[in-house]
Amino acid sequence: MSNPSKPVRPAGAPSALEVLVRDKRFRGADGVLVHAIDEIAFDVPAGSFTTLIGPSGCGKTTTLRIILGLDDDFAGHIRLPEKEGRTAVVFQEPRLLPWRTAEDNVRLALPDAMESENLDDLFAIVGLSEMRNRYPSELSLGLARRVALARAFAIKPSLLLLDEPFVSLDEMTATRLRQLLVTVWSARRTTALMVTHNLREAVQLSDRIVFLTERPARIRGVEVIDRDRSARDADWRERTVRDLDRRYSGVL
Ligand SMILES: Nc1ncnc2c1ncn2[C@@H]1O[C@H](COP(=O)(O)OP(=O)(O)OP(=O)(O)O)[C@@H](O)[C@H]1O
Repeated sequence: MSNPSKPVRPAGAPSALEVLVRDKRFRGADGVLVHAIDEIAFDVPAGSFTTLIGPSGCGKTTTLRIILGLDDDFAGHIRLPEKEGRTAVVFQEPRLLPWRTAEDNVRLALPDAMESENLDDLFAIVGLSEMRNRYPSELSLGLARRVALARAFAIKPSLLLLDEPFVSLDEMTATRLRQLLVTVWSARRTTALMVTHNLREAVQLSDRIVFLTERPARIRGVEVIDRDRSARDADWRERTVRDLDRRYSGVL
């Protein structure tokens, strides 16, 4: 008999990403133990955009690596949104193959079943329709990052992880790319978790922000932002950033 208090979810439908890391330590090359994560537990609701924000070295990238299954030497448990779903990652650097065109870099990521996928819409959304045949050396860093975003969304991931995807860009390019990310994510909605140092970026993009402490990481607080993204104008963003900075001192 089903439990009436539990929502019924069709088999295979996406659920939240659930992250529980009770403890994570590294043994450095010099033998010294680094206690990276004390205890962090948070959910990323299905189809939402969550941001992980915290001081340098507090374990954000380590958390992404654990979610990706690249590091299984930890105490805790990860539950992915879909058991058989695909996970896409956008790294700090675009990581494009220099001898492949922009389109070929994207196509290389496609699973066999999607080999002949029509990518016209995707290239149009990311503003690369005219640059599909360019090589990475012919692209600015901002354009290369667009290719990296297109590559991530092309595989129709059930989980999208982004590790500071807009660092080292001038502010104007970063602003354009954040807007682009909202556009492409809205068109191809998926469960997303982004790591950033940038509170303004978090406020612009997220449905919720998870604040971490200094290493060893613990949860400082979780803030839900339920304002429609289209209503997050510059004034509202500045007020929200100031309010969060007051409550989470040192986060700016
Ligand atoms: N392979 C490793 N061996 C030893 N220590 C490591 C290893 N990987 C990470 N660490 C340490 O674990 C801690 C967390 O690192 P992590 O890269 O996750 O931090 P971060 O929050 O992503 O930092 P940043 O914001 O600067 O990118 C740091 O002190 C780091 O030096």
